[in-house]
Amino acid sequence: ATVPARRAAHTHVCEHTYTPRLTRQACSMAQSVRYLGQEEAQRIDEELSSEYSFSVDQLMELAGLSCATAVTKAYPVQSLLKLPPRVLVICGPGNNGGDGLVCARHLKLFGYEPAVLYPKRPNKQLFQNLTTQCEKMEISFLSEMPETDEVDEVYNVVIDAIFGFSFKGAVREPFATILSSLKKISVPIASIDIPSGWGVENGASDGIQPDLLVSLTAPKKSASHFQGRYHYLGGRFVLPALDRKYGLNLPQYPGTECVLRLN
Ligand SMILES: NC(=O)C1=CN([C@@H]2O[C@H](COP(=O)(O)OP(=O)(O)OC[C@H]3O[C@@H](n4cnc5c(N)ncnc54)[C@H](OP(=O)(O)O)[C@@H]3O)[C@@H](O)[C@H]2O)[C@@H](O)CC1
Ligand SMILES: [K+]
Repeated sequence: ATVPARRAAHTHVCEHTYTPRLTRQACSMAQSVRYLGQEEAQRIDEELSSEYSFSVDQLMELAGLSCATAVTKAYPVQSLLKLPPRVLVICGPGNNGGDGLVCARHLKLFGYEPAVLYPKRPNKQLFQNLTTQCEKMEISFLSEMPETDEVDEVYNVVIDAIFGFSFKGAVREPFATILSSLKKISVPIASIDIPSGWGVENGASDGIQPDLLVSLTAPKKSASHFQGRYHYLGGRFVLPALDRKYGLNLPQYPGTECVLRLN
């Protein structure tokens, strides 16, 4: 029996069971990308600084720009129903939080109205500079996590920049309370690098469920549990030698794009 044309288009079996919506082309691209373990992700990050002489500021700027760009693709400012086009950016105490500050600044430049919650600020010049830049961009900083109802009423997207690939163990305050309120909101969550609170490799079945995930450098193993609508790869700064050494098999970013959609 002949297979009807419409069914034939779907006969390609995607081995990525966690990305069922992949087209044939996107699937073959995503299949080739290697998902990283926690230590490996940290080693690559360390090597980018030690071996290849990148500063954290440089990498963070590109990472944060990728995240803001992915947000514009998933939630174009013109499509937002709640005006002004507010987004809530929640920043944690490490470099993931720094990516969030950079992302907030670019979102402002792209026409969004970000508000930042940054409850635990490291005493380092880099983070102070990023905070000052946001303040000078007239981005407001919140003194506490808004109530769940307020988040749903006022904000279009929540950017989760709380924890990245160095997260370990049980979540400590104030982030435990923040993450439990993120589980109750209905506004889409956009997670930077790892959905916060998820194990970097194993995820968390009872954790937050982001709608958008931006994997930086390469996806981490927990990304195989991601069930949201948009998975982007960002952080277009990996040198070919590093790609080869770690067998990352990164796909080709299209043209001058700083993100690439994986699902
Ligand atoms: N090459 C790349 O890909 C690049 C990656 N970049 C980005 O960097 C991210 C990794 O950044 P990172 O290493 O600074 O650690 P990150 O995950 O932000 O958190 C560490 C902080 O969280 C805390 N903390 C940990 N566990 C906790 C818990 N259970 N409960 C509470 N707190 C906990 C921990 O606190 P401490 O244990 O020190 O008390 C520390 O302060 C990466 O994911 C990507 O987004 C780009 O910027 C540049 C290029
Ligand atoms: K995160």
